[in-house]
Amino acid sequence: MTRLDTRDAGFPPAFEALLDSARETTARVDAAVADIIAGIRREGDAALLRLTARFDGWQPSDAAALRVTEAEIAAATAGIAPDLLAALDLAAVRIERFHRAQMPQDLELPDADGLTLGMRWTPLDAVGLYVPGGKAAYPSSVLMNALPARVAGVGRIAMVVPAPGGQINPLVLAAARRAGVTEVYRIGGAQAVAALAWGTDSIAPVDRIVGPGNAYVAEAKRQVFGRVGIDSIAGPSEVVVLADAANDPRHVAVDLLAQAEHDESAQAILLTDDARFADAVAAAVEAELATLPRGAIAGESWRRHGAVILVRDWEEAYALTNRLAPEHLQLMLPDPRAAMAKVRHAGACFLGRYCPEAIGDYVAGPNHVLPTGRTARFASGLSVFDFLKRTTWVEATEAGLHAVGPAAVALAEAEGLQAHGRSVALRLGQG
Ligand SMILES: NC(=O)c1ccc[n+]([C@@H]2O[C@H](COP(=O)([O-])OP(=O)(O)OC[C@H]3O[C@@H](n4cnc5c(N)ncnc54)[C@H](O)[C@@H]3O)[C@@H](O)[C@H]2O)c1
Ligand SMILES: N[C@H](CO)Cc1c[nH]c[nH+]1
Ligand SMILES: [Zn+2]
Repeated sequence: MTRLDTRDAGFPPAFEALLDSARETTARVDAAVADIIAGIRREGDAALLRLTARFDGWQPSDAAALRVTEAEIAAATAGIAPDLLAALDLAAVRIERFHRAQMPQDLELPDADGLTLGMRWTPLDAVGLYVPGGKAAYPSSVLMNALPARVAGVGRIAMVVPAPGGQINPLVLAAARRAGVTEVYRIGGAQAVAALAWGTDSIAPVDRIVGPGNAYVAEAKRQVFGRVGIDSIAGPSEVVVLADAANDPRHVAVDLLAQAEHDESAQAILLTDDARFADAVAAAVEAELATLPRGAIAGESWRRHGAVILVRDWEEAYALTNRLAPEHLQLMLPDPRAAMAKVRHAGACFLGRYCPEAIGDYVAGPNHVLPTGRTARFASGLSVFDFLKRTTWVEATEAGLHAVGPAAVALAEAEGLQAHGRSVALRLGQG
């Protein structure tokens, strides 16, 4: 863990180093991913079977075995404890409600010149959801990916999830069913992204691919972009916590570790104005690490990428937070709304002492697929907007064309585009 104090002369370069530290890079996998994508384009299902055997450790009998059947999904769901299914349902209801409230209205704007202008939102026809499954299973990510697509009105929702050793977590399948996923394939990595983008004999191509994943998945999304749309590329998790000494150090410690336990490349940072509180949190992190089943992963993340920054005042903390542009921001301060007003760059904010980020991962309602790696400066979390597109429209009456047409003719002539000008002028009775 890096310990910094903004009063120290060495703080500015040390903070710059923290900003620049590459926690996970896709550069080292780009050639391998290009090979995998080329293999899928060339050989389709045959490459998918071969790569699944190589990277996920099981040999599908044929391409049909890649698709999870309705009966398998029903059997998996039937085996889940009712209270776990109830928890899944509570999460789904809340996520669905929040995303429904995001749905935008069409626009229709008649103007004084006699034109009517509009904008219409329509859902995508087919989307692919990548649900990670290499090192851990994420039923919550199934809900977060699929429910916005369903709310947006997408017709075909194809989900891919790797099945290490041929196994898929039953709760992942139950979540897919609850969220209205229409097809599930037990494939993962770059080969799954390529199959969704280019299609194979057994998997029809989609229009857009969304969802988080490891470096191979991120690089594959980057390489298929253009052929299909993609959401922003979500990398290793991160959290920044702003906390004063009135907090329980243990609460802050586990909030930091909740991100750190995702993977060794995750990043957790505390900003506080109290040196003794900083010490207490650092000690609590060590104590908690010793008790966590994923302590080795979380400890590696904390040692390599974690930081505790002592600030002179909260204004300084807000400015540093804007530079960090974190995926998650916890504001454990007396007036968290006032603090939030000072922070412009964060994927999602969690306000108050009773709002740990883990609530947002599972049950709050807003999406947990969020911009990482400082991309919250220009990107936003997954939402219904990722599954909708806009079409603008214009309706003109004869009087409307007479009002605005001459200006169009003048501009067309200035650009030397005679057919453009004539298509307007003829309707104005000129020429
Ligand atoms: N931002 C979010 O909302 C969110 C949610 C859940 C998980 N995550 C992140 O997603 C990531 C999931 O990673 P994961 O690895 O557990 O699962 P994953 O599904 O992303 O990756 C597993 C796949 O990687 C491929 N792969 C592994 N080694 C390979 C190699 N040497 N060559 C080619 N392909 C290889 C395999 O095809 C395998 O199926 C983690 O970083 C996690 O923190 C993010
Ligand atoms: N914190 C992760 C996204 O940044 C999402 C997640 C899923 N399950 C638990 N957490
Ligand atoms: Zn999480």
